[in-house]
Amino acid sequence: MKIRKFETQEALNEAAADLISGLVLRNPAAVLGLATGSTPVGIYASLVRRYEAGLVRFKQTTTFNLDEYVGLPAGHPESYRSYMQNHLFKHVDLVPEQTFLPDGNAADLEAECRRYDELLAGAGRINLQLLGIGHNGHIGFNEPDHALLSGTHIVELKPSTREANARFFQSLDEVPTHALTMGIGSILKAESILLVVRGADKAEIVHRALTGPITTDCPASLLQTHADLHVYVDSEAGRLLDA
Ligand SMILES: O=P(O)(O)OC[C@H]1O[C@](O)(CO)[C@@H](O)[C@@H]1O
Repeated sequence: MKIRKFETQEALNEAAADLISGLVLRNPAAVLGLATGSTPVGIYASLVRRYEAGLVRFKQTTTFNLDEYVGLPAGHPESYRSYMQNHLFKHVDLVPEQTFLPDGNAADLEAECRRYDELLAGAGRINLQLLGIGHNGHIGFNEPDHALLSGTHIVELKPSTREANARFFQSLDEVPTHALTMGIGSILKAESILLVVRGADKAEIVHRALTGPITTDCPASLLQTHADLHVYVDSEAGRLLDA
């Protein structure tokens, strides 16, 4: 595990964008695993600037997102498809045929999970998986539980996760109760993982995830078993970590 601490959000964003664009420059047909939430916003903005400056192209790149809410109407501004469109896809040369998210509106959600796993298998290995972490240690929407699932599945979101994400909606009632998420097995299969963590409120959970016991009570703790884990933290989130 390689931990890097950054003094400014800008420095962190640029370093993370360096890692992603460096991979795409070396391997234009790379498969990227992407995340949503507040954490990656500045990283996507940096990738868009690089694209606009002609420094990187995504024409041959494939992307897979970690998760999607169940039941948000198509085009809802808080769906993760809309988030990805608005923060990255529409600004660069990534078209829908190259960008995959689970469909949270599929009539048969179980079948949709199987379809997503087949797409993932067909694409080969994710070369770089970008991850944030929830306050309870979730990655993707793999919530703490007595057991974790390997493949894509339906999850009931924890009340604390819905409360944390309510800031993006008009009210807590509007936050979906369920989501589809890539499983822990799919995440750990990625060749490299970049975990990004920002803010004092994440200092304890990232410390617990990376230095505490490996347990399904803290899904991110399984990242300790990954052979090529990069952890980028700001100084507040990294307060308890040695880097
Ligand atoms: O980056 P945030 O908004 O703190 O969210 C934490 C994590 O929870 C999720 O929103 C759930 O998928 C992730 O996308 C994110 O990495």
